[in-house]
Amino acid sequence: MELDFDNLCAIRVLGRGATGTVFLVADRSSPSTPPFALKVVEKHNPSAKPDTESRARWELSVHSCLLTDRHPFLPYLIGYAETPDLLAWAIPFCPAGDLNSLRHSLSPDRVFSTSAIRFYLSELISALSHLHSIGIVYRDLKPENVLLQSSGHILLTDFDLSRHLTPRNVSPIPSTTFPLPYVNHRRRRNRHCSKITRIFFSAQNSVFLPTPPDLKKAKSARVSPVSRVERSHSFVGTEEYVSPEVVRGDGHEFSVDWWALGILAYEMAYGRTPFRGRNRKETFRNVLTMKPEFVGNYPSELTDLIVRLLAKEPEKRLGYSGGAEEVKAHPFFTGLRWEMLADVGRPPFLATAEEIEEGEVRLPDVDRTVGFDVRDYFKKLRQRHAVTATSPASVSLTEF
Ligand SMILES: Nc1ncnc2c1ncn2[C@@H]1O[C@H](COP(=O)(O)OP(=O)(O)OP(=O)(O)O)[C@@H](O)[C@H]1O
Repeated sequence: MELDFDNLCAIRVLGRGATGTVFLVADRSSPSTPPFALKVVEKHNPSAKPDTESRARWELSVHSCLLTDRHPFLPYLIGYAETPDLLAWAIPFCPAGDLNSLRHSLSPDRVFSTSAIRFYLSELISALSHLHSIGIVYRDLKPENVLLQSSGHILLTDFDLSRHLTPRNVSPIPSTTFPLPYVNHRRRRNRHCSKITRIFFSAQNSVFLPTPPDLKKAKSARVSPVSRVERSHSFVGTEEYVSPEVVRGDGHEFSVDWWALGILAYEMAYGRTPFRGRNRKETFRNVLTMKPEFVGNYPSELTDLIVRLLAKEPEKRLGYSGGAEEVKAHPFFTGLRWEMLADVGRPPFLATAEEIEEGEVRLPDVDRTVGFDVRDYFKKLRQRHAVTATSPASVSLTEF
């Protein structure tokens, strides 16, 4: 649906990234519609990278692609708008922040419980599986890009670094994929199931079931990786999350997302990423050579999952040959009913009442308070640039 800037009333800036500025916006032409997040990219911004507009158009095209086959943990495109200077598109507002801010709010050590890690990883695997199945490698997985809906479920956003690759058929998963030599499977699984039961079972919907032996066998996978001849060679991603093949400048494919998932799992469990050095060079050396260090409950199904996702050679990495189905079949997820993830009524963390209220604010409440025109925002920003010749960061947002 095409949006008309004349009808759009911005409530506040939600965030700024390398590509664009995201606003919380209400549509005057549709007063009953809750406010949404509008990502706006300046097409001719001299201080932005030259490929900003093409990256923005790519991101918009990914959103359009996701419209045909909606996924609960990926954004759906509410609408878009374009002027000679701006390109903008709207996706649902996520009022509860992102996984990074959530982790920082956890005390005392900023780490998630195993059950919460399982919950977020499973939703991410489901989202990545969908992207891979339509030939999109995400390439920018990090907690900041995992937003939280008011329901407590995730929404994976920010596709400007993603890329299209041709999906290929993947190998069936052998039943012996996951020997866990040091773990007492039976005892651990029982404990894990009872923990999960407390967190995720609700009267109407259960995502985890005690697993009958015949269901434990992994199903063969029909989604994911790409032929090795068609790989991306560009260097993308966030330093601490980039995979060894990206650091080496080798081509990369869907398995970079499984590497990043391993980093994210580690960060959620230990409160830091595994390979961070004092500077970029050291971080990259660690990415190439260092083994992840584990403390506390080790080895466990979670540490085994992390080790397998962080295999330095992509060909040996979990998910490389069997795609998302191979990752889903890891014992850390035993008993999880993937098809019911979106039905979980009580995710580990829910939005606060204030956050939910903001997501439900309606016009004319907005007009009476601080609504502003997005086009004016950028016009003022440009005028300020012309006068001060300083960076956008020096312009006070409180003026809008
Ligand atoms: N749907 C949303 N709901 C709430 N906040 C959002 C939403 N989408 C984006 N944001 C906020 O806006 C910020 C910038 O958005 P986004 O990451 O899409 O921009 P970007 O320019 O692509 O950033 P990057 O530099 O990571 O590429 C996010 O960090 C987040 O805080």
